[in-house]
Amino acid sequence: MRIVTSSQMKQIEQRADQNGLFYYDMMENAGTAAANSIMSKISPRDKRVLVYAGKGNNGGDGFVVARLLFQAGAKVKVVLVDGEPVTEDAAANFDLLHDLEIGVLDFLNDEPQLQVLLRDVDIIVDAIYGTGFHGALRKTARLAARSINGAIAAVFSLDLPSGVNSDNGESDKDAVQADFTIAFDSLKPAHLIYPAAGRCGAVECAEIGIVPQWRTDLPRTFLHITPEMVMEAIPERPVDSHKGTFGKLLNISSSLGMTGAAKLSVLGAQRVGTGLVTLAAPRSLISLHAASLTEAVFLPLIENEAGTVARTAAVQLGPKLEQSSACLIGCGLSNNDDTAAVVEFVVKNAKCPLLIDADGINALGRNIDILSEAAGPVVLTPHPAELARLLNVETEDLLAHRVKYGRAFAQKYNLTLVFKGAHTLVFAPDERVFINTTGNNGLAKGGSGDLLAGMIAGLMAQGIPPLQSAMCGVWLHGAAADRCADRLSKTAMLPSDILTDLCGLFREYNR
Ligand SMILES: NC(=O)C1=CN([C@@H]2O[C@H](COP(=O)(O)OP(=O)(O)OC[C@H]3O[C@@H](n4cnc5c(N)ncnc54)[C@H](OP(=O)(O)O)[C@@H]3O)[C@@H](O)[C@H]2O)[C@@H](O)CC1
Ligand SMILES: [K+]
Repeated sequence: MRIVTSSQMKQIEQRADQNGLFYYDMMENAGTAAANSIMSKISPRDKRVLVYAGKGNNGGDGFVVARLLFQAGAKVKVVLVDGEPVTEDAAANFDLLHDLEIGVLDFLNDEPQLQVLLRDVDIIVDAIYGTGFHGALRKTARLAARSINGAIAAVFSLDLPSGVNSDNGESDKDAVQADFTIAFDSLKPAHLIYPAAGRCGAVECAEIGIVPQWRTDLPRTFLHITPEMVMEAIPERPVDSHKGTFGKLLNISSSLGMTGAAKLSVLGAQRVGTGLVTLAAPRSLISLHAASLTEAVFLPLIENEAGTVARTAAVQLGPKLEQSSACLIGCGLSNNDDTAAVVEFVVKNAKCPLLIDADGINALGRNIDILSEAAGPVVLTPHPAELARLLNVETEDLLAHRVKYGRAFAQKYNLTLVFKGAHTLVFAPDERVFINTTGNNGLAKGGSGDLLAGMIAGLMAQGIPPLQSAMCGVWLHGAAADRCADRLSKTAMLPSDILTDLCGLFREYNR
């Protein structure tokens, strides 16, 4: 799915206008597409409709919808939230309403009348703000959005729910909560990035007459991860291959009490096709791991009294790092002075791609600047609480501003950041953000992250570049989890169950 920013959308519309698809026509097309979408869901005849309109072009789209629903037999009233329209095309469409029996109310001045109408409304069209919204809702629009959210009606937002930021997915706490959002021409980042994505309801993308040439050369900064992108990055296995063809992963994980995390990360790596996985774990835990991880090999590490890796284990890891095509550190590793020293050693010495997860990330919290001394490319896979600790911000603040924090962090440390959560975001070291929409809340269980870390690391071990590995890993993990939920339910499914569905996915794509 194509994603463009608000400034790119403006550029596209400008090109369209210069090529004879005038702004006025695009507004007519947008309003028509929205009206058709509404009418495909609810028969308009005699339905009571309120169109909340702002003063910009989003409001203009709303006036077109008002006219078309009225002509289709609905009882329509328009509610002006910020006064009369200020743009030429919106004003022209507002004028067209005067000849029709469409009442126009002012949100503040006609409040008593509006209260009565709100008691009995079938459809609300939210045309207050679209891509032009910035900052926070101001007083009147906030009250208007609250009145929409308090009504019992089907809410259709035009282009975007009013109160969300088109480009970074941030949302005012009172932003309109839509049941359906009709996006015009292209998706905007807000349609896929939380919290804004959570305000959209079901999203449809409507054509407004744009020709593909008007947008093909625009840089793609936000990308939706698709199965095609994933399968293109994962090569078919050559006929004359052997285990060496598919890489060697060194997985430094496990500690007393957290052996399951290490096990899942090993299985994740194996199930994405890694040639050989070595689990480097505290030596007293090796026989336990060996009993169930039949296909792995083991590096028994010197351990401390707590049953975690000792700092002296670095001497054992150095030579092994040289022989590995990728390294994973952190799953169930524990977080103490010894493990932190081992993490620091690995960061500074792994020339191969390195994935740092879980306790590896917690260790970085002690001295994040070691990331600047990384010997090779780094991928980080924090969940929100881990990232919040690392950045020293509140989790709530982090989740409200995912793009701002994620992008700055990936750029500052020149790494790939997998910001996990609903619609996981993969931040490239450059500006790009990859958005994943597979997965479900059945993944909200201990072990999911370990499995994902293993999968991404396993792809890296096979020579797939770190950014692509991260992108493929999150998509595969979510897509397999979606199948697993169908099979076993979101409530009962376990991370280890997902491995079976991963097999089905690869089979389907002939990998
Ligand atoms: N371009 C085209 O040809 C086409 C565009 N189309 C449609 O137009 C939409 C974009 O239209 P747009 O650029 O006019 O912006 P829009 O979302 O209506 O809002 C701008 C107004 O809101 C105001 N405002 C902003 N933030 C605010 C705040 N916090 N609190 C209060 N006010 C605030 C802002 O005022 P100001 O910034 O001056 O304060 C300005 O007056 C797009 O999403 C699509 O629906 C389609 O018809 C297809 C053709
Ligand atoms: K809107």
